[in-house]
Amino acid sequence: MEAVQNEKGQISIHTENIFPIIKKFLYSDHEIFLRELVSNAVDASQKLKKLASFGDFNGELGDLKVTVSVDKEAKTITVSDQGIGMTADEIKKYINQIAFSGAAEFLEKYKDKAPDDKAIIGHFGLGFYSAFMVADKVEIITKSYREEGDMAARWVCDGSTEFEITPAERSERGTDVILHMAADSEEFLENSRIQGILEKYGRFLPVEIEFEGKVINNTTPIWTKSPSELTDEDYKKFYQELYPFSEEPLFWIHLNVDYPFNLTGVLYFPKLKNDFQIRREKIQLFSRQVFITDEVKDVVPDFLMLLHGVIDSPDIPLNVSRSFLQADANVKKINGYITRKVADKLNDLFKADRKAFEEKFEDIGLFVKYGILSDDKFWEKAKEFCLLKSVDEKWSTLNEYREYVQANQTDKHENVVVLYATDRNQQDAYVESARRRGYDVVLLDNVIDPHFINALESKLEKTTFKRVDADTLDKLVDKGLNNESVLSEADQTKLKEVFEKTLDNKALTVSIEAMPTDELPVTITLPEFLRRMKDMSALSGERSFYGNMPNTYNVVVNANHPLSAKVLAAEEGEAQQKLAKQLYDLALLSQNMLTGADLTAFVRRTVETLA
Ligand SMILES: Nc1ncnc2c1ncn2[C@@H]1O[C@H](COP(=O)(O)OP(=O)(O)OP(=O)(O)O)[C@@H](O)[C@H]1O
Repeated sequence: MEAVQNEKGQISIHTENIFPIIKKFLYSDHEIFLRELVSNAVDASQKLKKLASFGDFNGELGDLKVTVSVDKEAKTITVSDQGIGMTADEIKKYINQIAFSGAAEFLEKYKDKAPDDKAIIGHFGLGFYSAFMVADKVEIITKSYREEGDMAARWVCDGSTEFEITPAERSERGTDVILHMAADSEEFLENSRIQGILEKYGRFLPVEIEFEGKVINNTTPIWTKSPSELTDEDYKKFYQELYPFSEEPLFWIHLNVDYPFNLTGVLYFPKLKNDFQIRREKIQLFSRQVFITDEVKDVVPDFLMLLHGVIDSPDIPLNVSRSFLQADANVKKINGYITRKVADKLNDLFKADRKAFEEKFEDIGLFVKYGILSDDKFWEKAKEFCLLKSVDEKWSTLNEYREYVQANQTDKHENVVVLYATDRNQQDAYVESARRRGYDVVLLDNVIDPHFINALESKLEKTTFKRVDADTLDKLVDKGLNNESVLSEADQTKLKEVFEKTLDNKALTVSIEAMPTDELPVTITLPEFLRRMKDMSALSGERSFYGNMPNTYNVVVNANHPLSAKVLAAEEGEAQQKLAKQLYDLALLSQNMLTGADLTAFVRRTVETLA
């Protein structure tokens, strides 16, 4: 056997093998070719502007517009610019060497004059080759800005690894990139298709893009401006530009950071009401004003996806895979930054005008609560401005509310009991009973509230939430005081038996309690724990253990109510059961639980007794 020799060397790549892979897999979406070529044209124009500003170009800048045109007959798409152009040598350097980016080189060269320059889009040196995803021949005709009279050059490549450079005719500085479209990509020769792609990716490019005689973009979208230059109207107008025909946003945040990463943007708070609708309006992600995606899942924290608007960051790696994006340190920092900014903005609004904030809370409550559930850092700030609304429309912060009810609603374990209703009308009987005792009731009717309540119980000290109909009031706020029962033990047992016999339902648990005489004779309650678990599983949409559990209601008979004594005094058998049944049905009725045939029978029986 031959011994293995120590050896070091260089891995080699054969262009003819790698080229087809680049062409095919560079981007999953073929329409991206236009984004890349237009971005290059914009770059070429921006570079010229930069050179002029550094004094390295003294000629006429002229009209730096980029033009896109389609020739259906010739089956070509042309992207033209009046930017810096290229000499034949530059073509060899920048175009012939795949993954050698002239943009990166330009930035490197001018980094002292323009550190952190955000105006240049390209940096991978691959974008140009996306043209071969859709074209089987690509031509470049270009003339450099450098020396007047310098020869224009023509470069042609048919997608093989061979190219040709020849002298060409071009009177003005700039570049035309001409794509001879492949047979399987002729869809792109439709004007409407090109218009659509340009509008999608190029709406906010910084250099004018003309197609069919019309400029398709707004070169100075508001996120590129300073907030001090902008009025509320500007922000609202831009919102309409992003999402035509949508309802006015509530307010917005202008993001602007350049250390430790670059990010600008405007985030709008929409009116969310009470639902997690699938929204058409999404946050749009840009990189140097080029639209990248509206799938911002990994860049924006989950709960902020309810917001609308734009984020522009050159620091988000765009041409890489999802998993990389999730692990990217910049992306994580961006997440944290946006969360902080949003929390600060809400806090400012709260402090500046409490009344206005309360009015908006109906619309942003869902968002704030979702944020509290998903992000501890957000909670740290949001606990100061997250509001609870009493059934009588009074708003309080969590702390204010706790203090407000503490004196009257602390149970024997020193827990402050927050009573809540999820439906003011349906639970009216319970709400009113609670209020008669001087208890306050908050309204928590948002889809997210079962989860929110759970989170609050773990975050707030010694605080529990109980729905008004989860138990009798003495048990809801259990102060350890026992009401005296006017009925003897024996009578209580007898009363219980009468009701059990009358109702004859295993799912109902009958109990006798000594309650004040002004409480209803019979109350129906559904234990807090079970109901909340069911609500939570309903929201998550999953079939779960709790979701499938039947409701087990408690039927609580008030031993001290005069009608209880009347039941006991009635003639055993039909008369007694009729009275018990009537009291039970009244309890059902007060909770909107009496329906259909049972309701009809109840009405009939009642009419008979009145007759
Ligand atoms: N229209 C143009 N005018 C002048 N130079 C151009 C033009 N198009 C391409 N170039 C030159 O070719 C280089 C390579 O372009 P390519 O699109 O492949 O990469 P990039 O723009 O640098 O980076 P990215 O892959 O991120 O787009 C550019 O950096 C630029 O120097």
